[in-house]
Amino acid sequence: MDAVTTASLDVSGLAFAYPDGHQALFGVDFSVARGERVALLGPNGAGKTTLVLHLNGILTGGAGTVKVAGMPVDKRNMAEIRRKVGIVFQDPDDQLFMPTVREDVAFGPAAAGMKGAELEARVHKALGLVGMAEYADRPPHHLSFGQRRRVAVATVLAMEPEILVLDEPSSNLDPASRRELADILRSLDVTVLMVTHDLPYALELCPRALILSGGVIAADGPTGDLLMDEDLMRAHRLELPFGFDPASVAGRR
Ligand SMILES: Nc1ncnc2c1ncn2[C@@H]1O[C@H](COP(=O)(O)OP(=O)(O)OP(=O)(O)O)[C@@H](O)[C@H]1O
Repeated sequence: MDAVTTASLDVSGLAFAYPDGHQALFGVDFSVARGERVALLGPNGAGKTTLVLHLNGILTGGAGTVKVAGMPVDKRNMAEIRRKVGIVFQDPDDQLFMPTVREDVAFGPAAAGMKGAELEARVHKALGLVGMAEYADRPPHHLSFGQRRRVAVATVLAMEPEILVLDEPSSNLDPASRRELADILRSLDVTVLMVTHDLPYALELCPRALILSGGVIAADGPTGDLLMDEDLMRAHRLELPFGFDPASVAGRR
């Protein structure tokens, strides 16, 4: 297959039931082109986390396929898949556990065998991308929540992933930190899939959105069009913040 036309992410017929029998995904199909930024929207319990956990093989065993840069997510190539799919979890403290920021960002590449000047350059680059280079020697627990989230993004970027998956990246950020993170995400040359309940943030950052509802993709299209479709929004329990007009943002991204 031509590497230029290979999708970053291709999900086909993905269905999954938890061991207790609860069926969370009922046949999910979508694909994300290299360099796209896509929001994954949907009400509580829609299956968003279940879907994300399939992207790097934390959950497996259901029906259908997930391919990352053309490579199927399965047990044989899990190490490579985990390198290609960088997931930034909602709580940065789930991702930061070393004595210093530098060691946290170095952890993944070092585990993959990188060392010396190459490792140092990789860490410096990742921290630079999120504007945290000067914090390299600080203990993560001395940083603010917003700074820790940026470092968590850097730990993932240090692996130079094919696709960056973010779970609620704007949660608990003050307005300035929220905007700064948006600027960082917009500046990255990477495919982004962003799970969020923050619909203005989705609109600001992602030209395209998917609505996952009841374990199926209920809509896939330009984020502004989806957010302006009142019937669609109501049907999937999605609500815009009071006074927010998506028409005022769509088209001026
Ligand atoms: N470990 C589990 N065992 C059984 N059912 C589960 C498990 N984890 C999630 N579920 C169920 O699967 C469905 C999808 O859950 P999931 O967490 O994927 O939804 P979500 O869209 O991420 O929701 P939220 O927006 O609330 O985070 C829900 O009905 C949930 O109760």
